[in-house]
Amino acid sequence: MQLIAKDTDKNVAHMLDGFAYPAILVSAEYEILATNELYATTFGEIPRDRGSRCYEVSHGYRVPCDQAGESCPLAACKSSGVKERVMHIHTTSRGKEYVDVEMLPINGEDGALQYFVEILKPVNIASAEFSTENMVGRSPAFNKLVEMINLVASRDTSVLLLGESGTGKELAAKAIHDASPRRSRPLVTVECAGLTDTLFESELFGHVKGAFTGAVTNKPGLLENAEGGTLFLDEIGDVPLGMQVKLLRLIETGSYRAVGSTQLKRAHFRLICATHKNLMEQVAQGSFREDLYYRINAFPIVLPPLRERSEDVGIIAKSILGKLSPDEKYRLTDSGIKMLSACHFAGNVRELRNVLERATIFANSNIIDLKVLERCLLDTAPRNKIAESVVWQDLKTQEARYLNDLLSHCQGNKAQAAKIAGISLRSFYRKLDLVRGD
Ligand SMILES: Nc1ncnc2c1ncn2[C@@H]1O[C@H](COP(=O)(O)OP(=O)(O)OP(=O)(O)O)[C@@H](O)[C@H]1O
Repeated sequence: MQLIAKDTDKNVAHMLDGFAYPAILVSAEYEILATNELYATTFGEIPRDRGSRCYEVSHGYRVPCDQAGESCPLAACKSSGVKERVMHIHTTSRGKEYVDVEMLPINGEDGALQYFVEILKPVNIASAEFSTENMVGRSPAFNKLVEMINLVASRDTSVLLLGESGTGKELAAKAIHDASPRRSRPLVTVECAGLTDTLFESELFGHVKGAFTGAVTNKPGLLENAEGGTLFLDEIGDVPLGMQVKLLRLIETGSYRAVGSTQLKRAHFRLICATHKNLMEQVAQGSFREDLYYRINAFPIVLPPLRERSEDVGIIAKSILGKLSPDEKYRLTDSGIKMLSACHFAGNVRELRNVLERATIFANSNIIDLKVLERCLLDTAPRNKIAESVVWQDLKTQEARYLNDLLSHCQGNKAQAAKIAGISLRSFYRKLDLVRGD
C-alpha cells in the first residue's frame, strides 16, 4: 500500500492490499488518498503533475466525470450508498485503456459515508487506441458494447448478437470467447446461411459411414470440435425450420445423434448466435421457432451501426490500415478522417475496410488523403453520403460527388443520369473519365 495523502487512516488504507485487483482509496472530494501495490504495477505511480483527484489522474479532466459528460461512479455511489460499476476509458502510462471500475462506499464510525474504494480491472477485450488485435472504438455506443461483453463473458449464458451486416458481430463473438473461462478451448463458427437441413445436420452433428450416399467414413461434426469451447452460430435466422427443432433439442438436453447413428452423444459448449435479421418478425411470420428464439436470446447484445458512432471511424480506420499493411505504415490525414466520419456506411465496418483497401491501392505514397478517398468512394460506394459541411473541396471533387450520387440515384443507368444532368451521354462519359482519371 502506498499513502498519497499522509494524514489518511492507515488501517483503512491497508485494506487495499486485500483486493486482488488494482485499487485506490478516494475521499468524498475525489482525492486519491492511497493506492495498493497492484495499482502501481498495473497503471504506474500516480503522476504528480496531474493533480491527485481521481478525475485528474484517470482522465486528465479538470472537473468530476459527471460534469465532463461521463458517468461518475463516485457520485452514483454517494447518492445510492451501495456499490456502483461503470466501464471507463482511463489515461494510463500506456495510453487510453478500457477499465471496469467498481466503487465501494465505506462508512465511518458515525455511519456516514467517509471513503470510497475504487477497484480498477483492466479490460482487454477492446482497445480505445490503435490495435490490430482487438475491436477498437471509444464512442459512448461502443463503450456500452464493451460493458455488455465484459459483463457476460465470464458466464455460460447464451448470447445473441444483433446488428446490421459488418458491425462486428463475429469479432464480438471472438471477444466473448477470448474473455471467457473457455478461452483455452476452441471457438467454432458455423455459417448457417445457405445450408440445407441435411447439410446443416451433418456439418454440426457429423455422420456415420453409410448414412447417405458419399458417406464413406465416419465424420465428426463441428460440435465435437467445439467440445468444452464456444459454438458460434452466425446468421442463426437462416437456419432451416426442420433443423431448428434439432437445435432446440440440442440446447435443451445437451445431447445429439450423428446422422445415421442411434448413439446419443453429449456436447458441452457455450452458445453464441448472431443475426442481422429481425428474429421477432420471423417468429411472427412462422419462419423462426418461438421456443428456439427464447432459448438463444438469454442475453441480447446490440452492435450499433457505424453511422451511430462516427467518433470511432478514425481509430477503426487507422487500425484497419495497420492490419491491411503492417509494413507500409499508411497515414490517414485528419481531413480524410473527417470525410470518412461523415459517410453513411450502409455496410458498416466491412464497407469502411473495403474503402481503405482500395485507398491503399490508389495511394501513390503512404499518405491517404481526401483526394485518394474521394476516388475510392466514387468508384463503388454509391450509398455513402458525404456531409456538405466536411470541407471545402475543389470543383473536380464536387463534380465527382455529384456524378457519383446521380449515378447511384439512377442505379448505374448512365443514359438516365445524363438526361437528368441535362447533358449528352457522350459529355456524361467524358465528365466521368475526367473525374475518375487523376
Ligand atoms: N470495432 C471494430 N474494430 C476493428 N475492426 C472491426 C470492428 N468491428 C468490425 N471490424 C472489422 O470489420 C469487418 C466486419 O466485421 P464482422 O465480420 O465481425 O462483422 P459481422 O457483423 O459479423 O458481419 P456479417 O453480419 O456480415 O457476418 C471485419 O474485418 C472486422 O475485423
